[in-house]
Amino acid sequence: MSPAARSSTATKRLIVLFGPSGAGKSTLLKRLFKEYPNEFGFSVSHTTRQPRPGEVDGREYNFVTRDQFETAIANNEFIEYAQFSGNYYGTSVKAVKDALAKHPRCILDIDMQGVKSIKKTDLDASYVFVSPPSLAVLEERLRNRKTDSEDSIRKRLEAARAEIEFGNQLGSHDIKIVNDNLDEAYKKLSDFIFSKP
Ligand SMILES: Nc1ncnc2c1ncn2[C@@H]1O[C@H](COP(=O)(O)OP(=O)(O)OP(=O)(O)O)[C@@H](O)[C@H]1O
Repeated sequence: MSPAARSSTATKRLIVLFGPSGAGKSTLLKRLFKEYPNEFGFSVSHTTRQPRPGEVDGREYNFVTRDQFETAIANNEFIEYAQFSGNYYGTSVKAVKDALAKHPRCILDIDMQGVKSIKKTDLDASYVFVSPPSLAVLEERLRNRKTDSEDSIRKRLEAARAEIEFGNQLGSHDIKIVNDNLDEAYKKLSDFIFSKP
């Protein structure tokens, strides 16, 4: 990308990281948030699960009823949503806008369906495709991570093909970062994010 194109996209404050499971998105973000603890806002997700002791509505989650959640789905208010253990969880467009209003920058870590739905909203974002060096390396990293069952790894690898194909399309991203060497990938990410004040 030319320096001019790079700086024009980097002025946008919403940064969207996507890429297959195991590409290294969480690893890169963890490092970024550690180095810049006050720079980034987080959108507060909606959930239908009950608050746990100490959780505050609007802080950990926006706690809503099933009816409220399903109405919001019908009104296209979510960038992405899913059900886990019988409860809905989702990221709303409004939650992202609220986070952006309070912080200089906001980062989302989502999948390609989420990317497609953000592109249909009026949110102005910079898209970062985090790619593994190869499918073989991705598989090795998922196995070494030791967080998933064999079945879950197989599903993640199946989904990875479509994520990678989507990410490699020119229009899908502003920058593609191949996460081979972690230090180099991290430098590319932080340079991209901070190339404009
Ligand atoms: N450059 C790298 N070199 C070697 N290992 C890496 C590199 N980047 C990440 N890893 C390791 O690969 C594994 C997958 O990384 P990570 O969990 O950050 O992926 P992810 O994209 O966030 O996945 P998910 O979408 O499932 O949350 C982790 O065990 C991490 O430590």
